[in-house]
Amino acid sequence: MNMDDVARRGLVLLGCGKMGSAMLAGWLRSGLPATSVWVNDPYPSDWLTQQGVNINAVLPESPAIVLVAVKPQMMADALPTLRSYGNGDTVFLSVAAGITIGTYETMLGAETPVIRAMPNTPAAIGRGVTAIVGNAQASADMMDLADNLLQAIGQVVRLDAESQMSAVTAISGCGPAYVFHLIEAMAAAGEKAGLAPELAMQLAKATVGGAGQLAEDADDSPTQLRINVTSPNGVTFEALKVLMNETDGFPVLMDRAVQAAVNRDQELSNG
Ligand SMILES: NC(=O)C1=CN([C@@H]2O[C@H](COP(=O)(O)OP(=O)(O)OC[C@H]3O[C@@H](n4cnc5c(N)ncnc54)[C@H](OP(=O)(O)O)[C@@H]3O)[C@@H](O)[C@H]2O)C=CC1
Ligand SMILES: O=C(O)[C@@H]1CCC=N1
Repeated sequence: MNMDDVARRGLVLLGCGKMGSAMLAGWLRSGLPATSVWVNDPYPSDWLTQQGVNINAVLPESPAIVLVAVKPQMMADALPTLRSYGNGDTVFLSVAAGITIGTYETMLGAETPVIRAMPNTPAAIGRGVTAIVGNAQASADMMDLADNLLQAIGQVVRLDAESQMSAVTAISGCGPAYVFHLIEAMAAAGEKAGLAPELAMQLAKATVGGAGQLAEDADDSPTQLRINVTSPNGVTFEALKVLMNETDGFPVLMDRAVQAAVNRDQELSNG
């Protein structure tokens, strides 16, 4: 199975909200013909209706891939509509947080190829990172195909075990929201320190964007990059005493946030 199969047999999206749209945008940009895409979504967005894809139309007989991108809470309503594709050679590629491979096998049939993926929203600009793990029915070819498709929206990593998915979700799936909140918090603090709101926001966005790019591109570790900014007894040094405080600093807070996300992911997994 390869990309030509996807173009020939079709790709079905079940749900096309924020995550589904980000992924579809990447695939259309990378050359997947819009006519090979079928979207099932009760309220298609304006963006979606302008893409030339098939929307809420009769679905193809045996699509290469079904992307499941509805909210976990909608799964029990949405998934049964595609039960006829179960136990076949259609690959179910799920991005739903907390919905286990076992749940898909129960709902669609134990022989269904299922690949669980956890992407993130920078996929919209081709800068996402997606972790994948498949069941025994997901052949090496199917995993390669999913890997290829997902590379259109950024980096792909393969997990050793599905049990890693909760932690992955809490770090890279949810992570963009933590970073956006950091931007909000920096801008608000900048305002409090006397800057105009637009200037504070511009500085915060450019700083987080630039630092993120530098962390990815530089040979130095993030630790060394932090040290490079921190002049001995200088200005950053004082700020980091607060942020790196062992009782209520960033690491403590991040640990608590990630644990809360992991717990919620596991609640979703347990229904
Ligand atoms: N947002 C993110 O950063 C990430 C999200 N995910 C996962 O992606 C999935 C989607 O999340 P997200 O895109 O944020 O959510 P959205 O609510 O933006 O998208 C879900 C879409 O599914 C539609 N929908 C609802 N019911 C049905 C149905 N019965 N059949 C078909 N479509 C339906 C919704 O329509 P309507 O709005 O009208 O209800 C909506 O357009 C979730 O499972 C989430 O865990 C994974 C990684 C990151
Ligand atoms: O908040 C959520 O449940 C989803 C999963 C990862 C990012 N958004």
